[in-house]
Amino acid sequence: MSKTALNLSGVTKTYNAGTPAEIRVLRGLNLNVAAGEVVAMVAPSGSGKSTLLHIAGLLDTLDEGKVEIAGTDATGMKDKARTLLRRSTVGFVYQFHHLLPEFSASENIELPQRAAGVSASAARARAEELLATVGLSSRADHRPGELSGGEQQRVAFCRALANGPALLLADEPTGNLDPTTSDQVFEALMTLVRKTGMSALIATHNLELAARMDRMVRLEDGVIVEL
Ligand SMILES: Nc1ncnc2c1ncn2[C@@H]1O[C@H](COP(=O)(O)OP(=O)(O)OP(=O)(O)O)[C@@H](O)[C@H]1O
Repeated sequence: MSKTALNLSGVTKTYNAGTPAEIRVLRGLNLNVAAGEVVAMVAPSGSGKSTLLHIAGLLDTLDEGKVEIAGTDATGMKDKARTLLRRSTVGFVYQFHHLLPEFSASENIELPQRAAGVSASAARARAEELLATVGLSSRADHRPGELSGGEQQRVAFCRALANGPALLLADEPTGNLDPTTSDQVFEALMTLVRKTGMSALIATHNLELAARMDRMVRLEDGVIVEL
């Protein structure tokens, strides 16, 4: 594995560039996430957290600077190449689980693997292994609507990690949960991340959870400040 999971350097992003209403969200931002490192990002609302996660996850383009994922420079890539790189290297987790309601927990984890060419039996085995890691073996055949909010979110983590991405990007992954559930779900996420040895950039408002990660940074005035 490459030594750097994510490298952003000199990244700028401006919305409505050139107009009187232009918003300079990212202003020469630098951020490095090493292989196996879990970085917490605290960011005031409106500071550009989603913009940064979208650029890091190759869902959005930058104006200037460089984005490198798992050792591959994605800066000038065409759409198709960026999509392929994203699918093979990045997993996303959001505040809401976005599971498919008509499929079981296991099927939700199997589907991205099937799309990546994994056999049905191998995909099921991997789903079972991931569900066991987060304590949900007995819920494999339940649909999302039959699971609690915390359980749904744990399934969403398993889905994000199903294809073994080098980098997990999470946007307030426990933001929708009560404090006790949030704590349990965060522990489940950390167990998964540590077990797979992947890197993660996790945006959170929860300073207690942030303090339990390897490193904490703040997004402020369009740049990253180390805490
Ligand atoms: N497509 C867009 N066009 C114009 N302005 C945008 C666009 N997307 C975001 N912005 C602006 O850029 C700034 C940063 O937005 P962003 O969504 O990245 O913030 P955020 O930190 O994720 O906020 P929150 O935590 O409230 O979701 C905001 O002022 C927002 O209004």
